Amino acid sequence: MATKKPHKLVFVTGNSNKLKEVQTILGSTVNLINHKLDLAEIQGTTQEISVDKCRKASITLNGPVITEDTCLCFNALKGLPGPYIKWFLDKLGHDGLNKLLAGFEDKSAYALCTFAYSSGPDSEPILFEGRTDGKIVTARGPKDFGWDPIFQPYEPDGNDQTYAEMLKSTKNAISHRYKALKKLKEFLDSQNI
Ligand SMILES: O=c1nc[nH]c2c1ncn2[C@H]1C[C@H](O)[C@@H](COP(=O)(O)OP(=O)(O)OP(=O)(O)O)O1
Ligand SMILES: [Mg+2]
Repeated sequence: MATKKPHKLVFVTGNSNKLKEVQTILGSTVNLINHKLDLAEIQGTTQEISVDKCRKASITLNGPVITEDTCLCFNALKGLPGPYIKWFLDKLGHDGLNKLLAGFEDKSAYALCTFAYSSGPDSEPILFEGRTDGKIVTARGPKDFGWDPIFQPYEPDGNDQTYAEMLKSTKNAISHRYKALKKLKEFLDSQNI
């Protein structure tokens, strides 16, 4: 039997850390091609933002694409900053994000990753979500990727490390991104894409 050709997938993102993780998680089963586009992101629910971002990418490149949107949601703040975490992180930093929760006992939070796949400019993007629960802590570990130093996931069982302190392989086995990507991969395989 002929071996299956690796999927060719265009991943539109301007974030090189995301790209690295996606490449590592997918491994050699997928031939990932990156396009860096600075797509304007609308306001709305995570789902609305994800669909809109993917549609814009697909129209711009006139072909099939995947995009990804990441939220960091504080339960005490009813899910905010959520999809707006990028701007909150830029302005407030790790310390400021911790201070947002100073008045609350509940420090729990979740990381939510939404991949969107569109087969072309005229088709409706399909979403794949992954969620990892944890809590917001004072920054610990390397500061090379976003809010990783202040998010301590509840997984693996009994974990006491932030995403930043973990081995990359540990993060990539339990992360919001891994869980969403697993669903996307299953879909692509089932469709022979
Ligand atoms: O695993 C992660 N660990 C820590 N931080 C993370 C992670 N994943 C995204 N992030 C940061 C990047 C950005 O500050 C915000 C999401 O915003 P988001 O719009 O999805 O990402 P982006 O604008 O950097 O790249 P893109 O071109 O794909 O939209 O959270
Ligand atoms: Mg973005």
